[in-house]
Amino acid sequence: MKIPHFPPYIDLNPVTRTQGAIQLPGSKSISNRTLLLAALAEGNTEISELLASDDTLVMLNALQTLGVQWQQKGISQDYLVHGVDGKFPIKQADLFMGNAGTAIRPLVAALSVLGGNYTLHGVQRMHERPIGDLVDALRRVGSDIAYTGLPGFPPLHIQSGQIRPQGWKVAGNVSSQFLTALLMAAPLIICDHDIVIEVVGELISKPYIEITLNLMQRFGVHVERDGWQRFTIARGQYYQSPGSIHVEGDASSASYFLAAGAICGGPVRVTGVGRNSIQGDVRFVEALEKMGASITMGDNFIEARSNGALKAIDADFNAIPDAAMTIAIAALYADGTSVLRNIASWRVKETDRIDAMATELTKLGAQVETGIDYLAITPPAQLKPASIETYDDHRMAMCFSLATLNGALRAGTKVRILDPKCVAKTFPEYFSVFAAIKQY
Ligand SMILES: O=C(O)C1=C[C@@H](OP(=O)(O)O)[C@@H](O)[C@H](O)C1
Ligand SMILES: C=C(OP(=O)(O)O)C(=O)O
Repeated sequence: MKIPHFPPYIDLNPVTRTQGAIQLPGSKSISNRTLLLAALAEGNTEISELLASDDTLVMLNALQTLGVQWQQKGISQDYLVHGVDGKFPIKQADLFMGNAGTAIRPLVAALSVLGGNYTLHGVQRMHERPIGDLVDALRRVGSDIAYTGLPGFPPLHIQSGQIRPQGWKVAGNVSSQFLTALLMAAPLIICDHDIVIEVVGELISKPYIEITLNLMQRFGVHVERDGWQRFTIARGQYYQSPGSIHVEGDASSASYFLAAGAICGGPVRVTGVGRNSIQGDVRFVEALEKMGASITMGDNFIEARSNGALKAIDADFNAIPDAAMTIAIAALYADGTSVLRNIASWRVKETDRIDAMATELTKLGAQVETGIDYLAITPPAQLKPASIETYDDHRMAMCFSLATLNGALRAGTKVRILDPKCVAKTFPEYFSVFAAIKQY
């Protein structure tokens, strides 16, 4: 995988119009789930258009360390994964998880169920991102997991335990990835019982659970869902390769381009994702429509264009926490105060995104109010040029590249994006792809 060379900062000039079409990179959420399910399945799986990024590299490397064989086809993003039929060949390993939530959470659950002697660790921020609810859930059913750093956070050490099929329950109010992890691990238990997973309290980021259930189904495991509170995996099911599987374009990555079309003329079209997507983040376009943009959707594309100034929005963004960050930037172009509600999970992602967003929007001249789970943004009449810190958060870098549009920034000034290499987490080519839709 080729990761581009990044300078220490990128200066972006004011853009008068956005227009064009771009091909999206593969979905991170689908790529990492598919890799893990393909690895655990019986049979070989051809995966086409896998995302090339830091997060998928973390998963590919971990699977290799665990003894899973996979091959990349030439320099394409097509891979062949040789399934290990529910048992990783390597029983003792040290695994580097970077800052990939979609890698560490499902792997911790799968390795706990399968047993062995494993250490999982990541970058500093990964060691600050909570995992306690998942560890509690796994310990409750017999897993032997120890924190080797701070209780509640990676790094972790997993040893063989005797996992019981009864009593599976997990809190879902900090991250939906804990439930995803249990769901994906449950069919790995060899036993003569159905497994019922109860969600304790509220579940956030629900559409990501739909991605999990959809992909498990494609690998032969059906989950019976009772609302968002109870999930049943009937006995006797195991992962089987579907033969081949195609990764849709990333709907969260699409949000930057669609917002650019909605703010600054357009039309901007993204291909690779469309009306039949299994990703909840395609519903980002509903927020753009509420703000006054026009959206067209086909089976494999989405297009956005503007209809003049955007309207301010006040909405609950719990279902689309990642794409919601793009709305915080679109709010700079709105006709009043926008409020993003129910986004407390932002505080435990790549950085504290509520504080980071508030600090950087303020540099541009916006008036920002924050609470434990909300952000209110009032745009200035004219954006101020600024150097934007990105906090090693890919979405901060990608979002703030949009603060250059539609004459909101005076000609001759610029927005500087510091440390742009963080985009490699999910979209290494972001800045060159973004350049293709800009007119000066
Ligand atoms: O399951 C997934 O693929 C994801 C779930 C979401 O996390 P939370 O459930 O922690 O909100 C999202 O923010 C993350 O980027 C990807
Ligand atoms: C929260 C994110 O990542 P992760 O999968 O590491 O949770 C994200 O991509 O915005």
